[in-house]
Amino acid sequence: MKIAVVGTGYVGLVTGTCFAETGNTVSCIDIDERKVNSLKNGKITIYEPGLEVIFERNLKQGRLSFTTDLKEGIEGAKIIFLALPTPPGEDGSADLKYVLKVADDLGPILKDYTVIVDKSTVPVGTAEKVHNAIAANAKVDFDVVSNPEFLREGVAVDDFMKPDRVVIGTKSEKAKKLMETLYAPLVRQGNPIIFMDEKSAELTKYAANSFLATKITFMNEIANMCELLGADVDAVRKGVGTDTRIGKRFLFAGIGYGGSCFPKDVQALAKSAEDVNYDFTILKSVMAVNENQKTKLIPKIKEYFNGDLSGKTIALWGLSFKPYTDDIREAPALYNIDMLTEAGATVKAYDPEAMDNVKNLIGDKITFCEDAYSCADGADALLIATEWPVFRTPDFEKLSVSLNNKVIFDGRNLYTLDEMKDLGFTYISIGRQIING
Ligand SMILES: NC(=O)c1ccc[n+]([C@@H]2O[C@H](COP(=O)([O-])OP(=O)(O)OC[C@H]3O[C@@H](n4cnc5c(N)ncnc54)[C@H](O)[C@@H]3O)[C@@H](O)[C@H]2O)c1
Ligand SMILES: O=c1ccn([C@@H]2O[C@H](COP(=O)(O)OP(=O)(O)O[C@H]3O[C@H](CO)[C@@H](O)[C@H](O)[C@H]3O)[C@@H](O)[C@H]2O)c(=O)[nH]1
Repeated sequence: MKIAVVGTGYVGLVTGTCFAETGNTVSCIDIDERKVNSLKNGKITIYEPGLEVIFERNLKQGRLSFTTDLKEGIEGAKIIFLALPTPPGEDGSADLKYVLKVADDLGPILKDYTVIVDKSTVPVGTAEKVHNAIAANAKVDFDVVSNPEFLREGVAVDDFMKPDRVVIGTKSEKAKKLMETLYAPLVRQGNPIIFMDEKSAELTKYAANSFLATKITFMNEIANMCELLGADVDAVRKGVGTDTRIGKRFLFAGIGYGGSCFPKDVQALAKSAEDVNYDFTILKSVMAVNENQKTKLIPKIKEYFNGDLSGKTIALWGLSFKPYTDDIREAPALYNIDMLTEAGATVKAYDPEAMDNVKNLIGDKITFCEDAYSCADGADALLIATEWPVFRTPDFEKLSVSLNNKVIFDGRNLYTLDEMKDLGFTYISIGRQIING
């Protein structure tokens, strides 16, 4: 089947590449000429494990193509995916200008019956708005379907190719059949396609992200209680996570959730609630707790240095919002950089993938290092913001020699308290006892 994907950012590129891999002909359209040229020339524009190899294969075999021309791109496509940005507007609601602009543009150029799919995360009622925008100028029959995307960055290919479930919101039998055919290779292993109406599908996406953000935040609050009561959040996590009603995943306490989705989607759902005069109290707390959690270690760093960070150098391990991605959108590391530099500290940082993105954003506000040890070299303390595997089992002897003080502030609880005690480090982590070296 020929399909088109409008928007070749994170979701668009993964969607297009994976559907090409299952044998479809996929045309990807983006207004960013630089991105399109790079992709046309075989140079992938995001770092995502496992994506490059299938991108190259499908590009070479002619199943994947890129263009900036919407009309050319959608020619012959039976299904058109909209994988466009929905950033927060000034009031926190999802800004639909990108989605509705493309909907406006599509109306006059549709030639045959087409299914238009909202893959972007969009508020309840958007499918109807997209429908109306297209209908204003369309001369052919079409359906608008909501098909939210649940992929996680860093494991996006697996999440896409082996989805826990596919949610499809439509009341049209014709659209349902086409979507079923397209997704058949991905749901063969028994993971279901769940059909529902458009509004419920749109809300499912916000409910899933907000629930996960709440789950993490709840554990961050438990961690804060652990610190006050002398308990250990990792033990508590194991204790509660083994209850299958709760589950083991997304219970890791740390310096807050970040990324391009949780912060903006929780905010957008809270705004949707406000719009219908519903007081969604939990979400407001989740946002407030996460805001504090991101820089939770800063007062502790200040306290260690008797309240004065001027002239101090802090080594920062990890810049991306989570491991296996170069994405720095809403990364807790960035908030820590701001607070440390405002307090007069110098920051040296190392990240396996995200340094270029941070350099482009903040220039020479901090120093970028070649590796984890040169980053620690001559620093007065180490702060860990992202749990990249390379930080999990460092050479502690080397680290002791590199750092001016044997002190680690760990925002991701990478090390056991026993090993830190044995090694003689001062170790301050999240929701656990402080080890004084
Ligand atoms: N990133 C994720 O992990 C993820 C996962 C699930 C859902 N989502 C949702 O998917 C949507 C897209 O997210 P993303 O991270 O891929 O965004 P992105 O910003 O990485 O990519 C969006 C792309 O759309 C392009 N674009 C903008 N206007 C256009 C137009 N008129 N025509 C063609 N292209 C246009 C931009 O140039 C950009 O390349 C958002 O709603 C997001 O919430 C994201
Ligand atoms: O136990 C945990 C799990 C995650 N996080 C943090 O939560 C954030 C988000 O992590 P994750 O969900 O793995 O990354 P995303 O790629 O942002 O994926 C989320 O957002 C996507 C965009 O909507 C959805 O498609 C995915 O299903 C949803 O998991 C990151 O900052 C993590 O560090 C924790 O602090 N503790």
